[in-house]
Amino acid sequence: MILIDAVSKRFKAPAPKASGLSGLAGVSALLRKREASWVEAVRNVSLTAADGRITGLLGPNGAGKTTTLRMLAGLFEPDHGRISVDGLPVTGQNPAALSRMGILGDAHGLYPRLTARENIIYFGRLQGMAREEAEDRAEVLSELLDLKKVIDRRADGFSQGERMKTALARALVHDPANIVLDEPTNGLDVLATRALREALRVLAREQGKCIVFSTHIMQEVEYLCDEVVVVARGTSVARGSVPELKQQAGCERFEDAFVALAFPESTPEAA
Ligand SMILES: Nc1ncnc2c1ncn2[C@@H]1O[C@H](COP(=O)(O)OP(=O)(O)OP(=O)(O)O)[C@@H](O)[C@H]1O
Repeated sequence: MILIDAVSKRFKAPAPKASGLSGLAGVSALLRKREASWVEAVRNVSLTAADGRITGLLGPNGAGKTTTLRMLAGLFEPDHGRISVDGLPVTGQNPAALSRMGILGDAHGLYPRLTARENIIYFGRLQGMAREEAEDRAEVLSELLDLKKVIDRRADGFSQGERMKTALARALVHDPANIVLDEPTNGLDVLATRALREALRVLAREQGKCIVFSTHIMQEVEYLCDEVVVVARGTSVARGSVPELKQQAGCERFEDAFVALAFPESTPEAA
């Protein structure tokens, strides 16, 4: 189970260049730039993801999804708020919490000279698994993720779909109870997308995994998610199942519901 409670994160933007203005105009230009030198990537995001369920973090570009998932992955600390995995705080890169997650980030970063199998086993060894145990898992995952054709090929030259599946197998090698994926279908064709969806369904429904993934694709959420958290401008603005969100927004189509919830200012009533 994953709990993200009211997290926020801001980043320092690159330092402004000298404006060339002098006197009062220069000072006020500098002050304006100073004010603008922080980016509020995440202002207030909360999410509860239960075991055996697929929870989607749905938001437009720049909404704060990746930043939220990076904090969940322990890559950096939130400025405010708490994150825990199976009751264990992620703060301070707590290894007990981090080892309970399999994380597929936006960069898949495989070792190109290793085969898919070697990539998976190597990661298993890094997770403290015995060689034989990691080898067995590589076999199970190549079946689940339909990797058999490429499992003994070097990752160099893999297609986008093959890279993604290998990276996912690597993230799952230690059989984590919680699975976190950042825009997992990015760049995948329709068949690869369907295969991934099917694998995620098996992992949640049959193996009881807690799955959290981010996306900006409505269809993905409609097909897969038991629970959706809508994020806009760094804030979680609505949560519920797809039918619940449609009801909340008073819309029949999910896309309309999403727009109404994420961009209330753009709805006709707001005009
Ligand atoms: N390290 C950083 N330094 C400065 N600004 C950042 C940094 N990381 C993210 N941001 C900013 O924070 C905001 C949220 O970014 P984030 O990548 O979390 O959004 P996202 O919802 O994942 O977007 P997308 O769907 O486009 O990937 C953006 O405005 C982004 O430019």
